[in-house]
Amino acid sequence: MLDNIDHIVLVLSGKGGVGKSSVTTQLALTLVRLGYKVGVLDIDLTGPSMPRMFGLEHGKIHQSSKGWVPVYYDDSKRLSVMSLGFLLGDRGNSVVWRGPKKTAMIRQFIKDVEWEDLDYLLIDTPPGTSDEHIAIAEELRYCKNVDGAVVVTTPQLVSVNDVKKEINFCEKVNFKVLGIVENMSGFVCPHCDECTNIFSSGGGEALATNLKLPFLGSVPIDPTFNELIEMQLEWKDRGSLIDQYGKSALSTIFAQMGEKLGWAKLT
Ligand SMILES: Nc1ncnc2c1ncn2[C@@H]1O[C@H](COP(=O)(O)OP(=O)(O)OP(=O)(O)O)[C@@H](O)[C@H]1O
Ligand code: SF4
Repeated sequence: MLDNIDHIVLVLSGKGGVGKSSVTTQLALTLVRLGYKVGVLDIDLTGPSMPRMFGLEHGKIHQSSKGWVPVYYDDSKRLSVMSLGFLLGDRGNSVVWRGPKKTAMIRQFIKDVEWEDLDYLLIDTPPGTSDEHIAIAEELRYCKNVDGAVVVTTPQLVSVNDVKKEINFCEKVNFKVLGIVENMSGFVCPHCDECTNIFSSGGGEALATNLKLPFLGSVPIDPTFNELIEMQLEWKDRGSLIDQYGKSALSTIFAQMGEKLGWAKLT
């Protein structure tokens, strides 16, 4: 099922709540804005957030003769999403599964989702290195189209240290680390544009330099992102999330990240 995908990119973080799903969402929006056809696979089984991120909470997975059909963002089919969240229904539901059941679900996600021809598939993973990570690494072991992993951290030392473990994991399972993103790097005042480093900043960049890995960029805490996500359905008459995101300062930061990842605008 993954043969008709040109590039597979995983998004990892050593710790929960550092903004991995927000980064995955913005990387997907950036790729779509560049003209690519993108799929997002959410394998964060205990906290699937992709349906909410794309305003697709009422999306339904359909069965075809070949497998599960992902939920399309709109009729253009340039963005498709697969998440356990669609199968759970109610936003408040979460699953408490043991390892083998999680592993089986991930195998099904890899083998049974009928993606259309995609330029990129982004995989949003749970935090840390869990059963889900081991399962996905096994499933992707022989896939030639895996570019590697983007690792997300926040500037705090504890988060940066967790990233080191994540990078060790990537080395063990042969995922190339495409780069490190430092999220929540300072707060930009919406009134005066002054950037205040609430936490110490620069940890992600220092770690990247230290480990000789590419540093993809710093993303400030920006309430605009949450507003866009929360209000996207109400604001649909002003344009899609893709268009609205394109007007935000965050989109410029992620466009630069895309350049560092070698993503060029399609003509
Ligand atoms: N740069 C940012 N500016 C403002 N809010 C942000 C930023 N990054 C993340 N957030 C917010 O922080 C919260 C946690 O982010 P997110 O869900 O992306 O983290 P995560 O690492 O995927 O979490 P989990 O461990 O649950 O998978 C969300 O409400 C998100 O909107
Ligand atoms: S100048 Fe300082 S206090 Fe005033 S709005 Fe900006 S960050 Fe807040």
